[in-house]
Amino acid sequence: MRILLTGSSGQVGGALRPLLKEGGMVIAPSRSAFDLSNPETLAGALDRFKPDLIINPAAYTAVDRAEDERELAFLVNAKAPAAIAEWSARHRVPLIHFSTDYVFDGSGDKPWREDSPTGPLSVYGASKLAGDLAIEAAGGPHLIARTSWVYAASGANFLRTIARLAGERKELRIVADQTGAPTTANTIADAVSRIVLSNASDLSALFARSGGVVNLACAGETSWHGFATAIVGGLKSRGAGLSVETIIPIATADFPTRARRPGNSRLDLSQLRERFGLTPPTWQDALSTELDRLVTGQDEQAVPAMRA
Ligand SMILES: NC(=O)C1=CN([C@@H]2O[C@H](COP(=O)(O)OP(=O)(O)OC[C@H]3O[C@@H](n4cnc5c(N)ncnc54)[C@H](OP(=O)(O)O)[C@@H]3O)[C@@H](O)[C@H]2O)C=CC1
Ligand SMILES: Cc1cn([C@H]2C[C@H](O)[C@@H](COP(=O)(O)OP(=O)(O)O[C@H]3O[C@@H](C)C(=O)[C@@H](O)[C@H]3O)O2)c(=O)[nH]c1=O
Ligand SMILES: [Mg+2]
Repeated sequence: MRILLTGSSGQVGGALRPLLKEGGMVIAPSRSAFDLSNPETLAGALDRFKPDLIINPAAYTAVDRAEDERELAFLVNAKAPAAIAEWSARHRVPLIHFSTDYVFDGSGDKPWREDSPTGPLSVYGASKLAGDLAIEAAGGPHLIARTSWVYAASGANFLRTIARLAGERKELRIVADQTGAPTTANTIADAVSRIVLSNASDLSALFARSGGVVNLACAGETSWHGFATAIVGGLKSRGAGLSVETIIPIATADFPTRARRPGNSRLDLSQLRERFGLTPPTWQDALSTELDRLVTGQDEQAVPAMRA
């Protein structure tokens, strides 16, 4: 099988790349060879790559910057996925794509289901939702894994920001009224590679039956404050010398940002179990695995405990 993987320099793409090798030849073009900001070039590139499966974790993920770069965010997150999905539908080549909790308006306190009403608060969220809808409209065989609060031992993410700030400051102020599930890129890659490798002979049939959107995140919930507290505790218990003494819970209103973020980012994971038989690790277990990798600077993939 020829697997086209975008975004391999990113968190999810980087975690997926080594796991997919078992499934065949992984084609992982650089941004210049497959540029999502030029959607009209993608069909030609796909004709040349001739993939049997497309996995598209590449995205414009700078949430605040997107407020000022609306056009670019929509090119990368909506127009490019639309072009890829049209090619995928035309050639009946299955497509795996990724979505976000930021498609929701964050109201209430119930976990969002795959078919819950969307209502993005930010340009990033709106651009991702437009991508999801374009893929559905193209009508090809697809799976959209909707995840939340992604991080890894490397890359640009909240774990690395907090690790850095905790080394520089005595006090951190972190929002405590946004609730969701921090999810490691490895957890996502583990689940996606299990789905791909155990159904490699007919992913199109699987996606015709069980495709569409599926929520895929770590189990449990916390706030960004809870997550930061667990990161700092985990680093200290692993012997890291940190300056931080207090982590103060604050309200969203006391941490002004360019983009609005959802208060309720909980995702209901029951469909992941029912349709794919997968039970993700708790966010605490996945964090512990990832902190071990961060502290040891280990390059090898530590696969979290996804129970199939
Ligand atoms: N990060 C998060 O917290 C969350 C992410 N998601 C979704 O999960 C998916 C994976 O995200 P994640 O791995 O964290 O993303 P990252 O920000 O870690 O990586 C993004 C990747 O996309 C690539 N990319 C960006 N712009 C282009 C472009 N114009 N052409 C080609 N490639 C491009 C980047 O390449 P380069 O290195 O060249 O910049 C990079 O490889 C995305 O769909 C995202 O929306 C969902 C929920 C939470
Ligand atoms: C650094 C920092 C952040 N915060 C807050 C701001 C924000 O509400 C929250 C998280 O900040 P970040 O900028 O890391 O989060 P953000 O970039 O919004 O993360 C999002 O990225 C996109 C791509 C997604 O799809 C989402 O699921 C989500 O992971 O923490 C503090 O309260 N104090 C701080 O010192
Ligand atoms: Mg961010």
